[in-house]
Amino acid sequence: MVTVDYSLYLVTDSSLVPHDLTFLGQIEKALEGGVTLVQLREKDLDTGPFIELAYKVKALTRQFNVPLIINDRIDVALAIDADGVHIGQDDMPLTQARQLFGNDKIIGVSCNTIEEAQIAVHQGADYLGIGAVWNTATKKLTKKTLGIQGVQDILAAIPPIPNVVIGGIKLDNGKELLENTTGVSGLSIVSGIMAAPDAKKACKELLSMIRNYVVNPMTVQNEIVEYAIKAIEHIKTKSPLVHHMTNNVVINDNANATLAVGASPIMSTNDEEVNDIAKINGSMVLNMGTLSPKMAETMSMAMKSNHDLGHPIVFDPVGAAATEYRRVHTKKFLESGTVTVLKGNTGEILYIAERGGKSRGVDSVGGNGGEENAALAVKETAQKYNCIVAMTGEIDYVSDGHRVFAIENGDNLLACITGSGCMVSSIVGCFTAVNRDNYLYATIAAILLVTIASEKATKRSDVQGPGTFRSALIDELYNVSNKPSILEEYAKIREVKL
Ligand SMILES: Cc1ncc(COP(=O)(O)OP(=O)(O)O)c(N)n1
Ligand SMILES: Cc1ncsc1CCOP(=O)(O)O
Repeated sequence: MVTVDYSLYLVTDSSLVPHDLTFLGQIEKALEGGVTLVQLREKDLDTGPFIELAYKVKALTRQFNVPLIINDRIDVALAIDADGVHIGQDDMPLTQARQLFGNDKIIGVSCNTIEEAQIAVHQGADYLGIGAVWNTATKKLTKKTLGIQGVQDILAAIPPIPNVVIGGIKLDNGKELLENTTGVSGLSIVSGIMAAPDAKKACKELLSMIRNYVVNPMTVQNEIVEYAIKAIEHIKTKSPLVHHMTNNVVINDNANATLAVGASPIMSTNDEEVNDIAKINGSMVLNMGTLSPKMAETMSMAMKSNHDLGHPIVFDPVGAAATEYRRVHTKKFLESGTVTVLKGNTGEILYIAERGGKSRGVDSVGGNGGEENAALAVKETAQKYNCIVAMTGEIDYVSDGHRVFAIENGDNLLACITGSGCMVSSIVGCFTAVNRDNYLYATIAAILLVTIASEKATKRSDVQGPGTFRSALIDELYNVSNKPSILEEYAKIREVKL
């Protein structure tokens, strides 16, 4: 699904357009003024004319690269391949709409109460339309208006989710709303734009006010992608040594992945050369997958010598919860205070965060307990151990203890080969070795590279299943590293607001 900027969401109403202007002209002006999302809301059109109009609006929104949402009518949305549909409480149930529309499309749901919002979140809405906040002549309201406090009460009762507020919003009260709430993603406006004599000017004014309170998610994504592209170039030009002490299941793949991105692996577990390697090292990757007492001792030595020399240390607590031995060592390594990046799967990080992680052997079992639980797990653990924490899973979460990012890239085949998580740790090692100014972004960049390489690998005609995927993944790490601008096209990163 595309990353959506909900900041200024135009909901159309052809009946409100001033008589000297046209409906499509008004939408075009609004797009020129910067609306970030458009909903075609036609209450009285028959299906045929609705579809015809929708195609015309879609042609306009495409020119501005703005997603188009269809109000109420999933059939119309499907017919014109719109980006999403908006449904109210009396429309088709969300679960059915999702079945028809699929996971890649945007589904928004109107909510007027905490309970409606909680149900919509639970059922997987992509965004909420919260309202009406104030009275409006545009729609005959059948439910109470929320006021600013009502909006805040709903937002406080649900996990972070994209949302827009609607109903009677103009420039001044919109500002008051954004000043007095936290967690609003954008404002949804009908008459304030559709009836404006100069829709472009109206939108410009609205957007410049909104930008003081709401960050465009694309800005954040672009900033990180830009960092990632430069970070990849640094790896290739500096070719850092990345010392791995990893498990004997993945050692060859990790070494090849490290080479594929332009770094240089050394896979030694010999305690007699740890200190010498540290002197020429770029970063240290410690992976607990097949830990033995001897290796644990050598890892502790390596942590100390690399830490003393200021090298980043990436720790992968494989199977952290699985046995007493692993639990004790996970704690010991983390409490050494030397870890720069803790990278684990969902079960491992949730266990460390005491937020319900489960492992079967070294595999993560069960979900992440929802986005809020996942985001808090990485954030709190990062604060506790003063490091970056990355939790890989269906969605990857990364935090430095202040900000939390979600990365929604990656192909399902990653879960079908052994060591894909370990490979992420290796690549985090490569990135942090030569991108020491921002370990948070360097970690996100590494995850982005592996997950996007996985998406590209799956699409190849020579990939028939996990075996061919495994070697294609290494090919694509190499290919994407050689053409990092590909990240701009594929990256799906967003900041999670808690
Ligand atoms: C963004 C957004 N929020 C709320 C609504 C209202 O939807 P609904 O409750 O289905 O009412 P109608 O728009 O169908 O009259 C919306 N359309 N968009
Ligand atoms: C569609 C809708 N749903 C709740 S209020 C509303 C209309 C908002 O229109 P306006 O922005 O003109 O007040």
